[in-house]
Amino acid sequence: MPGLEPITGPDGRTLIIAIDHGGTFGPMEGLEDPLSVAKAALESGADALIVTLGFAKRYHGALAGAPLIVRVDGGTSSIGPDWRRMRRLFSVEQALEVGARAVIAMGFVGYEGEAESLGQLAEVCAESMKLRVPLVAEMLPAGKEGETDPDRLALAARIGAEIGADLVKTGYTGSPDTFRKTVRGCFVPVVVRGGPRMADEEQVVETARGAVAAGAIGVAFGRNVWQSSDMRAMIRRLTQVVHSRP
Ligand SMILES: O=C(CO)COP(=O)(O)O
Repeated sequence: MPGLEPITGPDGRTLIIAIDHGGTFGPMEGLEDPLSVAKAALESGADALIVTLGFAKRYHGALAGAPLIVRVDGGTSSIGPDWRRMRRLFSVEQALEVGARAVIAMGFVGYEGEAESLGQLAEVCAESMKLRVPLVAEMLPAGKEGETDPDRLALAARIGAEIGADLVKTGYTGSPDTFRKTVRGCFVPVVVRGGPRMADEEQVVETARGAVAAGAIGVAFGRNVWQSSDMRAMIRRLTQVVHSRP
């Protein structure tokens, strides 16, 4: 099993900044220029970046040696019938050609297309095992309630581990007490995703603190970082939270 060292700090914890949104949602506010966001994130202490293959193809030279987690699925848009019906776009080998240190794919749980989604994830897992590349599975349970429901998040995270992920990325329940079930029930490390911009920036930091307190090895945040009032300051704060020992 490949270790997570390429995308974590020496303490095994990780602050991942996600900048792959353009592949589905276009040039979102704050991410119009993903290269400058990538540079700012790395300069401010991020441990890894989630990017599209197209971004890595274009910029991995400019970001020489950066810890890139390359997304290998997609193919849907925010104006299509359902952006969640993603399919596999790239092989793990192609991701390696553009500098990937790890790969990421979605696992949608509880949707009509769940068998396709989880089947694709398993195929990515098989390739990543052969090439010894860590696989991050982004496990998202269905429905609005799926974003925070402890049972649904625990279910989705566990399925990600069972399919062979080396790291599971999933939503947060809202408190360490309710999130512990997800971490304990998932036999591989977990990171928490951020979701849409929160009303209060303190809540962003609190989410990271709670995730780590519940046993997550860190967070993978996008919008709540590059749409915050001061991206670099937010990343520095999150770095401290993720890498400080309780
Ligand atoms: O990681 C993500 C997309 O890959 C999600 O990022 P946010 O939900 O934190 O914006």
